[in-house]
Amino acid sequence: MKTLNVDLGDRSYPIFIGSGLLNKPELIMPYIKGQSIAIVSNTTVAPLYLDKIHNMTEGFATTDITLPDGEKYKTTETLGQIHTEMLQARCDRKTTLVALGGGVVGDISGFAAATYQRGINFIQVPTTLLSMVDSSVGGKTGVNHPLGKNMIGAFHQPQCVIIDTDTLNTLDDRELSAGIAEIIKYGYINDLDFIDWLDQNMEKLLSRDQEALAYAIFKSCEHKAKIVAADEKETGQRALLNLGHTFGHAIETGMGYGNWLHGEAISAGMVMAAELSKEHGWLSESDITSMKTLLKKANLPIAPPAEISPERFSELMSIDKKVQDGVLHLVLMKSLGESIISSDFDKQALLRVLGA
Ligand SMILES: NC(=O)c1ccc[n+]([C@@H]2O[C@H](COP(=O)([O-])OP(=O)(O)OC[C@H]3O[C@@H](n4cnc5c(N)ncnc54)[C@H](O)[C@@H]3O)[C@@H](O)[C@H]2O)c1
Ligand SMILES: O=C(O)C(=O)C[C@@H](O)[C@H](O)[C@H](O)COP(=O)(O)O
Ligand SMILES: [Zn+2]
Repeated sequence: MKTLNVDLGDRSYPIFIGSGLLNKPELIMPYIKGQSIAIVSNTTVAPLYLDKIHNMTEGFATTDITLPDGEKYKTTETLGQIHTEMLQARCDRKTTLVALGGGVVGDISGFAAATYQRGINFIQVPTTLLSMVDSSVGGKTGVNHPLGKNMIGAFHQPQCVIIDTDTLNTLDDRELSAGIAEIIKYGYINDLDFIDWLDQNMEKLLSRDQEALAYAIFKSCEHKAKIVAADEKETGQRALLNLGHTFGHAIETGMGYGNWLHGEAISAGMVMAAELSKEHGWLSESDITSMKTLLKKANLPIAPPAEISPERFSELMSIDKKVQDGVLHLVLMKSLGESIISSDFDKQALLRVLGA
């Protein structure tokens, strides 16, 4: 097992990464402070792994909450379901919520924990590659709004993150690739050596080589923990973690939540950010080609859906959490592996990237 720490003063917490961790009650026990827990999962993950959490938490009064599965249920209504079931079970301020599932369960459960009786403790047990390398770490929680992704939410850090890599054995290939998109993102933010490693080890990742997956998860969490520790509430450099996301979130919202997976939308979004960077002379055609080749190798899309017109894209992108005083900021690349946050981009060039 490997352990990383997210260094946030009195809100610091560990990330445990390894095989068989859902058979180790000693990992979760120190982070449950009261006598009761609520385990939030969904209709796909609960039949697979809920018993493991029950076995790890024997002796606690336990409420199981099972959500419908899918991005389209990452809503205030589903959030209300968690609140209602916790109230009915008389969960109190000492109850610890355990989020068992992918990023959807993690984000919505984290927000439920942030808001239930003004805030209770929660633990992240991510079961998709994407949630292991990204969403379970850093405390961004929330739900979607019909007008924009993750528009309603809170920063609320977990007590610990338990990543059992064995859970990836039941994840389907498309979801595995979606997780690889966020892994690749860290390389393009600021680590070209990691891009080289990913290029050389992509087949291993896709064939679920345990060692390769564990390394990619560790490296990704290390990158994320460092940025979150430096800028927890995204007043500056944390926005780099949004590489590809202004474009990607527009794709997810525009196509209807769940039709494009988050990781797929971020893959196409990173290419669009790269193309806009090329318009400014910062990237070359061969940089774009190498990025597309790597994403294609991971079975990820490299272009946005034709269904979204440039005008609709612009409209969707104008609702983004990186809009400040009405001005949109984008994550672009000064060179490959050197991302920056900028509002000083050419608006005509952006329209060309959007297909105008
Ligand atoms: N909070 C953050 O910092 C952050 C970061 C990245 C993404 N996100 C959010 O995360 C969400 C995407 O997360 P995701 O990609 O994990 O999607 P997801 O949560 O929808 O999970 C993908 C699918 O895999 C199933 N699943 C989960 N674990 C499984 C397992 N071990 N075996 C078999 N099936 C399993 C789920 O039920 C679901 O059908 C998006 O809403 C995105 O906005 C948040
Ligand atoms: O943790 C962050 O910060 C990120 O930006 C990680 C992203 O991968 C993630 O998709 C996040 O939810 C997007 O943030 P948002 O603030 O644009 O909703
Ligand atoms: Zn993301």
